Order: sequence, then structure tokens, then C-alpha cells
Amino acid sequence: MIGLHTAAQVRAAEQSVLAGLPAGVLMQRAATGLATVCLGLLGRAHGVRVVLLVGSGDNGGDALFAGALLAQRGARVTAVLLTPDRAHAGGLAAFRRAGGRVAEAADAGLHRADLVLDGIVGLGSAGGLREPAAVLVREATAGPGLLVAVDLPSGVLADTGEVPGAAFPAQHTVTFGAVKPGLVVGAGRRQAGTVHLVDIGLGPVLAEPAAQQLTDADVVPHLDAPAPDDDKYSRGVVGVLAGSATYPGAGVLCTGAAVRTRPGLVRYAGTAAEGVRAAWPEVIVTAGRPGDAGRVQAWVVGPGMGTDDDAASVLAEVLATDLPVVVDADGLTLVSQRPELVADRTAPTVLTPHDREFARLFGEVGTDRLAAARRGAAELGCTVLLKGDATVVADAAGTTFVNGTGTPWLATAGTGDVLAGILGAVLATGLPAAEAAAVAAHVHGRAGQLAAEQGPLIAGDLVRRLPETLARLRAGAG
Ligand SMILES: NC(=O)C1=CN([C@@H]2O[C@H](COP(=O)(O)OP(=O)(O)OC[C@H]3O[C@@H](n4cnc5c(N)ncnc54)[C@H](OP(=O)(O)O)[C@@H]3O)[C@@H](O)[C@H]2O)[C@@H](O)CC1
Ligand SMILES: Nc1ncnc2c1ncn2[C@@H]1O[C@H](COP(=O)(O)OP(=O)(O)O)[C@@H](O)[C@H]1O
Ligand SMILES: [K+]
Repeated sequence: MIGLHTAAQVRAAEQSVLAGLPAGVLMQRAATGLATVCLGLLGRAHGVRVVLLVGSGDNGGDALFAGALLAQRGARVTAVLLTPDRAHAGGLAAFRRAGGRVAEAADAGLHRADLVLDGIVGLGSAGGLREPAAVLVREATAGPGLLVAVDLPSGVLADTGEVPGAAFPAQHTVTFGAVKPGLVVGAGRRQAGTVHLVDIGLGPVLAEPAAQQLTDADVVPHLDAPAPDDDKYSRGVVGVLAGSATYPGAGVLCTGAAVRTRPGLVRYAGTAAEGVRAAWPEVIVTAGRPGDAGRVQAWVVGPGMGTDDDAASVLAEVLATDLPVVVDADGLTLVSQRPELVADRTAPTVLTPHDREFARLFGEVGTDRLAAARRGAAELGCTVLLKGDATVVADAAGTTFVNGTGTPWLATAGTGDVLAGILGAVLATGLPAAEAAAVAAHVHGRAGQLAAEQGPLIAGDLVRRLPETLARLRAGAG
């Protein structure tokens, strides 16, 4: 599990650790870790051209100390000080002692740098980058250098991933003490590149993380193989209410995903019965109502089912049960017309909107996706899985996950139906809803990555590659 900690949490931990340490120790740890990552990325130091963009705070101090270490190893390091009179004094002294050069932006050689270190601003970020920082970032971006951000890409807000204006488009971010949510969610994720976490010893004093990201190892226990005493009912039966006579595809994909995730027993009810039966003879299919399907431990309702009166009554029927329910797609449109169907429930409900569906339910997502998911979950007392390139899951108690798997190739029709099926299967095991949603998003993303290895993927590829995805996860090969 990767804990995601806010700026305030990191600062509080820093204060607590600093109380027992000589001044500057944490910054030394940060700078050493930063220089080590840079050396690893460059492969060598001698003769390498490095440009530091140095702001007025400790973020700039980290860059200067790391620049000093690189200079000691033979790199040709130049620092551009955004506010020369306020640059970190200790860092600047160390940098000069190591042979570092201070220059105006025009003379810094950004056009031929091998590496640009962004130490403009980190945790202290407020708003989009101001001038002259913004123009410097544009010049760095136009040059050939590898773009490495110190702690956070400047211009990214640590807690939310909001990018209110200009920002440093890092290829790598070396972050200190804890991963900040802004590096893995929203627009910030796209600015951060590969994130490297440097341990500076905050671990023991960090508060409970504001949000979490699952790893492969975290999901594997929930994808366990059957035990000798298992039977087809014992591992959770999922019921799928998806697709329609006109649109059987969503029913086929959603049901297929469920049966490929946990093939104990899957039941289907709906007007796509014929198509589902033909595609998945393993599934118990009825063309009738949910009540005709037989007993299940969780329902998935909505993909491709339409929004007519029949669909609305099917939705109302399952939401009136005391079973966990995943509501997706057309089901969400119907819930936006009758939110009380969810608000009045006591059993777990997971809503799985993309941004437009979210807007119909709760108003615009906005730039703070963590806050949006939490707001929706609190409003209806449910779990919200807000889809995107970094899917966010939040429940009404505020438990929050940010998904770390996936690929933009998933932006194709029907992949959401597959996610709903995977989620239904995981939820039927009795796992708490937010955790089930986070596990499902992780597995879905891994299936997407696997399918994308062989070119453009379509939703059916995800279903086809699910067994291999699960096998790889279990084998620890991710
Ligand atoms: N906490 C820890 O555990 C550790 C923290 N460490 C490091 O300290 C960093 C935090 O340092 P920090 O608090 O000095 O703030 P920092 O990010 O340098 O920014 C402050 C300056 O930025 C400026 N500025 C703000 N917004 C701006 C904008 N939009 N556009 C342009 N400029 C803007 C603002 O300028 P001003 O508004 O004052 O003119 C202010 O002076 C942290 O990220 C990590 O790298 C590590 O060394 C060790 C462990
Ligand atoms: N750019 C992207 N990067 C990563 N994943 C994406 C991207 N765009 C969409 N996805 C994922 O693809 C799926 C699309 O779901 P959805 O919009 O409901 O599709 P559909 O309704 O056609 O099935 C979601 O799991 C979402 O997180
Ligand atoms: K930075």
C-alpha cells in the first residue's frame, strides 16, 4: 500500500522529526536521494551539463545541495536563481564551494542541458507559476534536457493535483518523505512523470495517509484461488443486470468480466439473455426480472440496460434489496433522477461514474477529483468510483484510494462495462465496498496494460486477458 500524504501531514512529520535532529539533516537526506536518482538517470556525472532552476524556498535549497553533490562528481552545474537575494543561503554556499556556477537565465545553457532540475517551488506552491518562473519552465521544456522535478513539479498543488496555470512538465519527480496525492491524481499526475520516493525518515511519525494507492501485492489476497472445501456458491455469487435486446454487448462484456474474475457462479437477468447465453454458456441466464435469477451475494446493474420504465423498475428492485449493488452507466442516469433509491439504502452501494455521469449526479467534478469523489460519497452515503486516467474511489467515511494502474488505451467503448463486472465479482466476496472498488480498478488497469502490449485494445480483449492478468498478479509479475 502506498500512503498518499498531504503537504500539512508531511510538514507536521518534518517538524516532529526535526525536533530530534541537527539542523539541515532532512534537507541533506533529500538532496542526497535526489542526486542519487539523477545519477542513476544520467548514467554518469562527469562532463554532464546540469541546470538548476532555484526558487526562494527550501525546494530551491534541495536543488542547490543536490547540484553541489553532482558538481563534486564532475558535472558542470549552473544555477538560475529566481530571487537571488532570497536563495537558500546554506545551499548556495555549498553549491559555490563545489564549483557550481550561478548565471542569468539567458546564459545558463538551457538549450544544451542534459538535465534540468526544477527546484522552483515544492510544498509551498500557491497557484500557477508566476513570472519569471513560467518563462523559465517554457525555455527548459524547449531544450533537450531531461526534466526532473524536486519534490513536486512546480505549479502542481500537492494535495489535489490541481494545475492552476503554468507548471513544470517533469519526466521524473523525486519526492521526499511521502508521495503526495497531487503526484498521482488529476492534472498533476500528467506533470509528474515517473515518481521516485526518497525516504528521509519521516515514516514513523507520518499521520494516517489522506488517501492510499494499492500495489499488486495488496490486491492478490483478494484474488485467491479456491480452497479444497470451496464449492461454486461459497466464493460469492454475482448477479448481472446489464445489456438489452437492442444493446446486448454491454451485458456480454459485463457478465464475461464477472465470470472471468471469479468463476464460481454468475447469474444474469435481462433482455440481452440470448446474447449472454450464447457468449457465456457457464452463466445461469434468465430473460426475466432480478427476482427470477436466483440468490446472489452482489448485483451489478446498469451497463447498456437503457433508461426506460422497465430499466427503472429493475434498478428500483435491486436497490430495494439488502445486498451490495454496483450501479453503472444507464443505472447512474436513473439514480440521478431518483437519488433517494441510493441514499435510503443501508447495504453497500458503489456508483461508478465517469465525469459526465458524475456531473449529472453531483454537479461538475472540478479540478479536485479527490474532493469530488468524497463529496459524492458523503451526499448519498455510498462509495463513489470516479473513473479517469487515475480512477478515484471514496466512501462516505472518507476512505480514499487513487488507482495507479491502467493505460490511455482504456479510453474505448465498453471498458467501463468490464470494470463493472470485475467489481461485482469482487464485491460478492464480501469485501468492504471501497476496497472492492479499488481492487477492481487495479485489476482492470492491469488487464488494460496487458492487452495494450499487443496494440490497440478493445473491451473484449480485457475480458480475454483477465485470466492471464490474474495469474500474473498472483505470480507477482504484475
Ligand atoms: N517538509 C519536509 O519534510 C521537507 C521539505 N523539504 C523541501 O522543502 C520544500 C518546501 O519548502 P518551503 O516551505 O520553503 O516552500 P517551497 O516549496 O520552497 O516554496 C516556497 C517559495 O515558492 C514561492 N512560490 C510559491 N508559489 C509560487 C508560484 N505559484 N510561482 C512562483 N513561486 C512561487 C514562494 O515565493 P514568494 O511567494 O515568497 O515570493 C516561496 O518563497 C519541499 O517541497 C521540499 O523540497 C526537504 O528539504 C526536506 C524535507
Ligand atoms: N485516458 C485514460 N487513461 C486511463 N484510463 C482511462 C482513460 N480514459 C478512460 N479510461 C478508463 O476506461 C474506462 C472507461 O469507462 P466508461 O467511460 O464507463 O466506458 P464505457 O461506458 O464505454 O464502458 C474507465 O475504467 C476509465 O477509468
Ligand atoms: K519543484
